[in-house]
Amino acid sequence: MAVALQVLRHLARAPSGPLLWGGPLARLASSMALAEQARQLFESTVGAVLPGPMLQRALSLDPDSGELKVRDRSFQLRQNLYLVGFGKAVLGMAAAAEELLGQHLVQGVISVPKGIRAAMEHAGKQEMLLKPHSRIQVFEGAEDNLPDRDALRAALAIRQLAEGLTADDLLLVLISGGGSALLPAPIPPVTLEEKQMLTKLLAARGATIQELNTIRKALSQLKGGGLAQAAYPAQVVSLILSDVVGDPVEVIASGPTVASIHSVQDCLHILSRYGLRAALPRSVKTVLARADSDPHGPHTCGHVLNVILGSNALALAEAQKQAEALGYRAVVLSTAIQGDVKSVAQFYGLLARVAGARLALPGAGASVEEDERLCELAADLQLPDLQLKEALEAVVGAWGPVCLLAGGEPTVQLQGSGRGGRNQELALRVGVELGQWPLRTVDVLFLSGGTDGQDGPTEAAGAWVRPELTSQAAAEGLDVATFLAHNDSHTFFSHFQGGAQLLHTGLTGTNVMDAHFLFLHPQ
Ligand SMILES: Nc1ncnc2c1ncn2[C@@H]1O[C@H](COP(=O)(O)OP(=O)(O)OP(=O)(O)O)[C@@H](O)[C@H]1O
Ligand SMILES: O=C(O)[C@H](O)CO
Repeated sequence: MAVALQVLRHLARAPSGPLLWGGPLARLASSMALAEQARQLFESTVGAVLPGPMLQRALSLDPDSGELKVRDRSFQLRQNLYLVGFGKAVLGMAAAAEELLGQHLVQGVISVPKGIRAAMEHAGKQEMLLKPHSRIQVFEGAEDNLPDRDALRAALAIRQLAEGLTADDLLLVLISGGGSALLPAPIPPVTLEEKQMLTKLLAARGATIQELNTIRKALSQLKGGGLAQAAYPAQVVSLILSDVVGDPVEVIASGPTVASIHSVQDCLHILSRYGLRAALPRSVKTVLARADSDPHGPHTCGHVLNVILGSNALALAEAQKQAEALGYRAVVLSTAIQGDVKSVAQFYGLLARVAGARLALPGAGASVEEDERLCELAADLQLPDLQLKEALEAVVGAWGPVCLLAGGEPTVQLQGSGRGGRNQELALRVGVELGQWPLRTVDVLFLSGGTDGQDGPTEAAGAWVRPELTSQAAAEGLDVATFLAHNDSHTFFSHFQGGAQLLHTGLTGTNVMDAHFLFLHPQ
């Protein structure tokens, strides 16, 4: 961080150069409304990680020999191909797999979110739908991303299919975010309701996805390598769309084809950290007590190939290209944004201030205290891949509009009972921050959206804000602080400006966490 601070000071003293901004692309960029550009960029981001193209990139089939290539591995197909899948993006992944491998497919079962087929049909997304007489059976469940009876039925059908396979068979496993809730198979005597309650409590208390899924794995028959074990001795190829920072295969959808390395002690630490250890149901204690002597051992996963098909980084790389095509100097700040939504919002607020001041006055910039505070905020967030120095250098060298791109998944600690999601809450908080540092000569817009198109249990994907948010809201009789105190960001944005700042995409059929864009446009 000391290095970044030095660079910040150096940049602040840098002499101003010639004004390069003004080419035809740049003029095009300035003529399009900032909000419309933000919306378009979000669409491009999502478009880069749609299931069909990603699957087609990873798989190739020789129609004559029946040889299936998955990256650099080959598998012989001879009426021995089975498919299972679970996750928010799995319907489209299965449709793409069926298109490519249909005639070889013997049978399949997938578990996908409730209502997704109707939503895709309604949106006219035929490429996301299975064929009329598909060999893949579809279960819809896990309303509001919580495991339920329908998801349990799906999980049991998936287990049954896997258990029936032989050494001659190949099982294709399609995995994407949301897969944990769509594949609940609690180890008896733990009940679905107990698992649901524990998951809900951990999530509401701000447990990270790593922590949450460590507990899920310990209590599940299929997670933490359990599915791979059930399919043994068949060969298993998992095609994974990552919705977790760093793309850890053991965490995404709780790693059903990756052996779990966690001990009971790890679980107990997590449960203690969130004040849940004392009140654990007896059944959970029983299963945890048994777990150390009966792990899904690493020996069970030698027959598995785990392949990451797509990720947040891939999506942001496309967004960067598109932003540059619109005339922006674009930098990917980080694809690992995590941490409490309040800290993340403070970081973006001050980043806009520091970067905006440099853009407005390349030779002057923000104060040393602001530079120092920004570095402190960045350090507190502990983002392993943060490109702060590069981003601020790019701002000074841009002499024109800048777009800073980031992705990840901040955490919201729910205190109120309002309606919202982490993207809308982040946008609202950033809006408040931006209002504290108005920059008269730079237009600023911040957008946060969930790439799955559904932010928390709301119909919006996210929202965008500008520095005028707090004052405009007050003029409409809306007190931002009150909405934030109740985690009621969706209600706020539904009223504010008649809902114009909500980002609506509908379910996108993919899921690679959230995207954050900070636009700084000199006037
Ligand atoms: N009222 C609210 N305000 C802010 N955030 C909320 C609110 N209600 C739920 N959330 C947050 O929404 C998130 C759940 O949203 P969602 O169902 O989109 O899951 P997700 O984390 O995106 O799942 P996945 O990783 O599977 O995509 C949780 O992080 C939760 O804290
Ligand atoms: O399903 C899950 O566990 C989360 O979406 C992370 O992959």
